[in-house]
Amino acid sequence: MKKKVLIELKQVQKKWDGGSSNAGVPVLSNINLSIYAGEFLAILGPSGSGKSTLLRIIAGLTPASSGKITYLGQEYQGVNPGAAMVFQSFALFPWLTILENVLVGLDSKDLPANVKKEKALAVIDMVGLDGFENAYPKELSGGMQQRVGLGRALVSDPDVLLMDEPFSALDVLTAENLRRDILELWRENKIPTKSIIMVTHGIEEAVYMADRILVVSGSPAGIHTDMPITLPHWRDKNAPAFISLVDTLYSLMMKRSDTAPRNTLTIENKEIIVLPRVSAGALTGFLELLEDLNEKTDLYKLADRFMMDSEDFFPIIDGATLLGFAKVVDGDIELTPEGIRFAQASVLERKELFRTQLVQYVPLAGKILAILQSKSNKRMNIEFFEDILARSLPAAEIPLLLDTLIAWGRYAELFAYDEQSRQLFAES
Ligand SMILES: Nc1ncnc2c1ncn2[C@@H]1O[C@H](COP(=O)(O)OP(=O)(O)OP(=O)(O)O)[C@@H](O)[C@H]1O
Repeated sequence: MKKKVLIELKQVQKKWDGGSSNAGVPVLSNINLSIYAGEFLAILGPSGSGKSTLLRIIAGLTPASSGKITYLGQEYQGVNPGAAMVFQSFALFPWLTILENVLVGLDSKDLPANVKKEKALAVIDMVGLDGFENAYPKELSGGMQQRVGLGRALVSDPDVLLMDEPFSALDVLTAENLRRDILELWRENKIPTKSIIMVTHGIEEAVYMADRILVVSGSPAGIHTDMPITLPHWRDKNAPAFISLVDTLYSLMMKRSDTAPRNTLTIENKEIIVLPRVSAGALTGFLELLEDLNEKTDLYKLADRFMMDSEDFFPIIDGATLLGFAKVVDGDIELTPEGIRFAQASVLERKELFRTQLVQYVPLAGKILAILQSKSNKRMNIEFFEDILARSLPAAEIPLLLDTLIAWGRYAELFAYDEQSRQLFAES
């Protein structure tokens, strides 16, 4: 039987308009996507890749710059009439009661007030908040507040429920509880919602809940992976098939830079590297840990062991692989000979090794050093480097790149930054 298409995106592209620091830079391009009735879709991707933007475009909260988006075959202007959204930050009105907050979800519906109230009370009951109708958001825990957010979205009986990292502001147990409850409402048809789309950082969360996973990555971002998840519910997180899927997704996300030049940018026809935001200290600790484990290690288990989500984890792995201290093969990470030497070295030897790798693998570090050393006082205003970088990096990226580069350069004793004079200076 042919699946019913609820929402369709064709050749969707997004560039931010003037005013923002990344104006004109394409965030999303060439997005072609059909969302079918009956599916729970999860969208994964690195931080800043455009997952939330994609969700907001589907919701009609952010306009696409070009391309076509339809709901049940009809293009829509403004808010998608068939969708409702749950936000990471709950986004409740503090001055309204729980009942009034949920009623906001019916603002655009032309229904008598008593019908609206009946619907809102039924939804409040369904999301487990019976008895809290007259409370205010600040009187509720985070988990309960997110239930209000869910109620406000569900009260309009949307065909498509959109959730933007709905659990990430909650503690582990509360999040797990809410995940199960939402899955139960969905699996057991307790809500008329025909499809759910969830943006998440959690690979395990996506595999636990979704029927289909998209990985969004690249610059501009596109859909890099579109993977069905056919494991029957309820899923056992310890089952080999579950672990293997999580593992595969970890590998795919680690390989994302092979297909998308996420770590490099071109300035005056030369490639420069965009550095992951990770400190030398975190890298050192990570390399020591890998050395301790003394074998190839499954990335998924490593993240699990430290109860880190991919968001915290990938920059460290990116840093370690970028500097040639570790390599990732088929979802396993292992130290390179340089990584082993680094982990076993003394503090001073480590600095030297770090210096060698930094100059070899981050040419920009070598160039900065050469420029500084060419000056008799070995100093240069930071604006000089900011101006060069501004030729191809969005303004918002420049301080992030320089922050990491300076922190790494300082650790390697190559160069440092004097905040007072706003100058970079060579250490030797
Ligand atoms: N309103 C806006 N104006 C200008 N730039 C924006 C706006 N919203 C987001 N961006 C930028 O667009 C890019 C994608 O952001 P988005 O929030 O969609 O990514 P994400 O994958 O959801 O990130 P995260 O996982 O960190 O939430 C980022 O560079 C972000 O800074």
